[in-house]
Amino acid sequence: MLHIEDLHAEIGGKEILHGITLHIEPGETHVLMGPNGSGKSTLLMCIMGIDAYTITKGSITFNGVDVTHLPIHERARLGMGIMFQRPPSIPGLKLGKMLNVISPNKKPEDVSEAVSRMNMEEFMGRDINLGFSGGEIKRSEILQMMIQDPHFIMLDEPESGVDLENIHLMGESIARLLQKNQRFVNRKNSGLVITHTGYILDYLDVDKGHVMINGEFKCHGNPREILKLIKEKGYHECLKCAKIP
Ligand SMILES: Nc1ncnc2c1ncn2[C@@H]1O[C@H](COP(=O)(O)OP(=O)(O)OP(=O)(O)O)[C@@H](O)[C@H]1O
Repeated sequence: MLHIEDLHAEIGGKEILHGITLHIEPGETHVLMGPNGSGKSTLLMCIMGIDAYTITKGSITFNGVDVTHLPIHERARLGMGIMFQRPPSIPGLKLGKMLNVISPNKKPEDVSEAVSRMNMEEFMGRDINLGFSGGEIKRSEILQMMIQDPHFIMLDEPESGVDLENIHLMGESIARLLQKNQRFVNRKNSGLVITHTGYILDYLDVDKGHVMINGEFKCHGNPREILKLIKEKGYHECLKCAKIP
């Protein structure tokens, strides 16, 4: 589904990603871990095609289409979706209107069902993210993704700032987006999830983990084993491990 080859990317004239190669097949969910500032969000931004980032080398292929230099709206149309770590407020644009812009042909009952599932009824008439709490922003982001219904789902720290009750709601909703209720062979959707805590892994049947340090992958493997190693011994252990296949 997603094939990234030797990706180099920079922002503000500084190279952040130094040759990332990553393959995610249909139905798979991968987890991205790494210390602060290592380039995890940058990778997601580059996959989604956010303007500020310049890809200087390498390629991104999505479902057979070379998207390396496509604009963000074309990638969204092809089925990519992202939940940002810190999405901006959009004064003047109501959340309810945004849902309509994302998917004008969605059945009203399906929209209502998603809004109700995320407990966002009273936010429909509010400007996007303006005055929303951290957890409300995350719920709003997931709701927008439910309406977009992308095939490739990128989540940047979905559990950060979310209380324990809402982590359950977020986890179950993300699992639905990733079609975790279906057998692997029947799943069409794939995902790439950034997490520091690993709480979200309790809800997702994830397939592979990757550790990024200073813009390079230093370790690939079982996400739970990697997380346990990081919790016990820190990221420097990943440098020693360096299990590059
Ligand atoms: N405009 C910019 N100019 C220069 N450096 C930048 C710019 N934007 C981001 N960076 C740097 O890029 C690096 C990677 O940032 P990124 O947000 O991808 O890290 P991250 O791994 O997602 O971190 P975190 O876990 O803290 O969210 C950081 O050192 C950051 O300061």
